[in-house]
Amino acid sequence: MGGSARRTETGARSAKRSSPFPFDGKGRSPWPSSRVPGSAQFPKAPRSPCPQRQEDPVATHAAAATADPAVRDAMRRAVELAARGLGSTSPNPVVGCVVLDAHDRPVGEGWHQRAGGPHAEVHALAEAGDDARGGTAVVTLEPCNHTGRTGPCAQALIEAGIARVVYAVADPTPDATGGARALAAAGVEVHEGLLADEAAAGNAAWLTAVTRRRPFVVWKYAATLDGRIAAADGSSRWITSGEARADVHRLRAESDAVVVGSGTARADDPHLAVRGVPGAEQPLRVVVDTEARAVVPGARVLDGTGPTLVAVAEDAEADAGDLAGAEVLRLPRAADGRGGLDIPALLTALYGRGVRSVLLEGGPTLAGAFVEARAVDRVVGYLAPVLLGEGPAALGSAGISTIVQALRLTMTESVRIGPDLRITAVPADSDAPAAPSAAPAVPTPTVTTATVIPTATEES
Ligand SMILES: NC(=O)C1=CN([C@@H]2O[C@H](COP(=O)(O)OP(=O)(O)OC[C@H]3O[C@@H](n4cnc5c(N)ncnc54)[C@H](OP(=O)(O)O)[C@@H]3O)[C@@H](O)[C@H]2O)C=CC1
Ligand SMILES: Nc1c(N[C@@H]2O[C@H](COP(=O)(O)O)[C@@H](O)[C@H]2O)[nH]c(=O)[nH]c1=O
Repeated sequence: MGGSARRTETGARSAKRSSPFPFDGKGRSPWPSSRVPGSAQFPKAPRSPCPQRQEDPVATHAAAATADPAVRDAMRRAVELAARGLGSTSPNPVVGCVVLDAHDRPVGEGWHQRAGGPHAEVHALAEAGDDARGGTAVVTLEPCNHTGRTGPCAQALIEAGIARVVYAVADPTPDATGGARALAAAGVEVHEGLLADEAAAGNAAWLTAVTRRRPFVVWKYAATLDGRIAAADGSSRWITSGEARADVHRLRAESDAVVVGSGTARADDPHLAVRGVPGAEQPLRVVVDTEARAVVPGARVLDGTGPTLVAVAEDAEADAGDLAGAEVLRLPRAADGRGGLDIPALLTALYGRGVRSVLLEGGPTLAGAFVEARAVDRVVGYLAPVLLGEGPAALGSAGISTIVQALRLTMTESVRIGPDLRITAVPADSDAPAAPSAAPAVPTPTVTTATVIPTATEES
């Protein structure tokens, strides 16, 4: 989050490691360049021969820098580095930086590892030392111009003697923006937009969150081939394979919070923590339990493995003793008459706590409410070659009663995970940047047989 988000917001969690690659494997970003703040279609007074535009010293097209293969390679590397921070930097963005010396040789690299810690540029400059003088800093996000928990990166770059800064995506946060202009005012050559789609895809959750003032929501479910997420008796352990479930733990590790409803809490007594991902920081475990009756003493979410929050109605009789080990969040009831808590209020409250990405793990009733509230940014469905014939469908009532109201999605990926299939899709009318795919470029040790199956989109 540039400077403000990068530096001033509170409630951040500390480091988590994530997959080494942030994209959907196709180098595409559903945040098209036209929607990347500061991209060619969102110009900030691009440099041109037009006299009235020449007051802006920042080149928005990055043409000269793009032509330099060393700079391009450095940006690719910076995007990879940024992804290492996924899940550990909120409420800040993920940022990667590579410093090239005056001869375009890489001499330093770094990434933002945790909120409150040094920014990517600072890590990279420290590694580069004096070799940074006269060199180029290649950064995935506009260097910040703001003093928060750390100093402004623009100033650090100037003091290090950097001659050129190439960044991919402009910082959309009001407090942090202005780094590019500060650099240019100090005589540094500045270019914006190199590999902007890739960098925006890697930062999709944060960019969406700061734009919408609510966390980016990924709804994940595990279903049979006939679309059921539990048997008729409510049992659901397990539908998908160990490989697919291990993949879910990586999704959890990349998320700031994991959310379930009271029905799931009652049926499954879920743990909701990250298991089997070395170095992962635990996400906030959230149970949406209107009447404060589903989370009972001894519940696995109260085991202290990670923080837990139980969202209850403002007038619920929550027993602090029963919920020892969890924080209780009081929220208004939903006003639409369907019962439960107000979903936008829940998301706003989570955002206020620094949560920028939510993994919604069900069940179908709560997922339906999120879909109805238009609060699902990405769907990750794990389909197992299993049939049940009876049992609840993956999605409950979402306020859709006729086919013309169907929520159409665009599939961005399908991947074989062990014996199962993982399908990722985003709302077709979404203007959000694509979240980075759950697919690692290099399969993690826990995903033993991931095979990318080309979608129709890929073939076309
Ligand atoms: N295979 C899979 O991927 C998964 C399967 N499951 C299975 O699903 C089943 C449970 O499903 P379900 O009962 O739907 O569970 P949910 O987790 O969706 O919980 C539903 C409950 O959440 C509470 N809630 C709070 N706010 C809202 C709101 N705004 N809108 C809707 N509900 C709200 C309501 O109860 P109240 O208001 O009283 O709090 C509601 O009854 C189990 O069998 C479980 O095993 C669950 C998750 C994933
Ligand atoms: N049954 C089912 C899933 N169920 C989900 O996993 C939760 C249990 O998490 P934990 O207690 O941490 O292991 C459960 O409450 C529900 O949200 N997930 C899957 O990937 N595959 C499956 O077959």
